[in-house]
Amino acid sequence: MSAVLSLPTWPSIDSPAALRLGTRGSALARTQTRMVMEALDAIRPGLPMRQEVISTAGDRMQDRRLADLGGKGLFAKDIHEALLDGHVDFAVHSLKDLETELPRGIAIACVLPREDPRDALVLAPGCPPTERALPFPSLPEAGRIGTASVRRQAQLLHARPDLRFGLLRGNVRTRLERLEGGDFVATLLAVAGLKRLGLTHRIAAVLEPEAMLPAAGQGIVAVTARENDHHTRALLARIDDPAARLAARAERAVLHALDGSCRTPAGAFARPLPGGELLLTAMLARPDGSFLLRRSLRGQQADAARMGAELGAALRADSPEDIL
Ligand SMILES: NCc1[nH]cc(CCC(=O)O)c1CC(=O)O
Repeated sequence: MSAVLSLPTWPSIDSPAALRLGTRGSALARTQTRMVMEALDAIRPGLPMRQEVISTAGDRMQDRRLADLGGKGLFAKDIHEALLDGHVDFAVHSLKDLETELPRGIAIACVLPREDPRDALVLAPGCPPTERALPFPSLPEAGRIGTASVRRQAQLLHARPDLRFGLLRGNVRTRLERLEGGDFVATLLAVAGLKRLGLTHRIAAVLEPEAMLPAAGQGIVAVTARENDHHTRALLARIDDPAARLAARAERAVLHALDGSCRTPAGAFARPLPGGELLLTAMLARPDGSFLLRRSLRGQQADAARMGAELGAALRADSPEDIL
């Protein structure tokens, strides 16, 4: 009989035993959080979890260029604090929005399998459709592109110096709505976000990394936890995707070596190859596109971090001083 009494009771949804997940409130963040919950539920069916929506400084200030405000930290800072305070047990991020140097005590506990890492061209209604293979040449002469990303701006301008740019930021849906307003002929958005939100019908062309190198970590969802919370980290390790982690390690090492800010147009993209190899490509540019340096490095997957550091250092060394 005593064995019956010692059986664990199912914690209710409000039970303190429920794992608390921190997330931003945007539709994309919540979808990505649901993906993490589903992955955990698949390995631990019935595991009690509760979402805690955290409002971040980045979400509260939608009107100014992200780069002018202090960059990536803006979205993550409040979430890191909620973790360190013990308010949540782990938190879900888009890896590309996560600074390369995390605060002391915070670790990336796992990453989900990578979604399509490429950028997509989204046209304003009424803008003539592009040739699928040649999205840049077919953008209208001197057309105004809406973006907040200096990486996308620099690469477009490098190919098409006639284009003009205006600030278009906010959540994915907000940006698509503002595109209807007639201020812009097109914008660029990550395919991953559009897919997760069920908005792929808005894609006019998917841009190959040869034409538009993605941001480091683009398409990868990352989960952070307290570094010393071994229990939570062991659980999350079970849903870690090794291929995405490898790409994340190499791409983030490039960014770290560049030590650039959000104002620095830089990209990095790692492709695992058969036979344990990795092809890493990185790009550093001037925001106006007048300078753009692209390099690739092929090596062993086991050297991912070292390759990233080396490639970042090479780009730095071979770029004019005003770039960084
Ligand atoms: N900076 C916003 C952001 N952060 C992550 C994504 C897309 C999803 C991803 O890359 O995993 C987006 C939107 C976009 O750039 O189009």
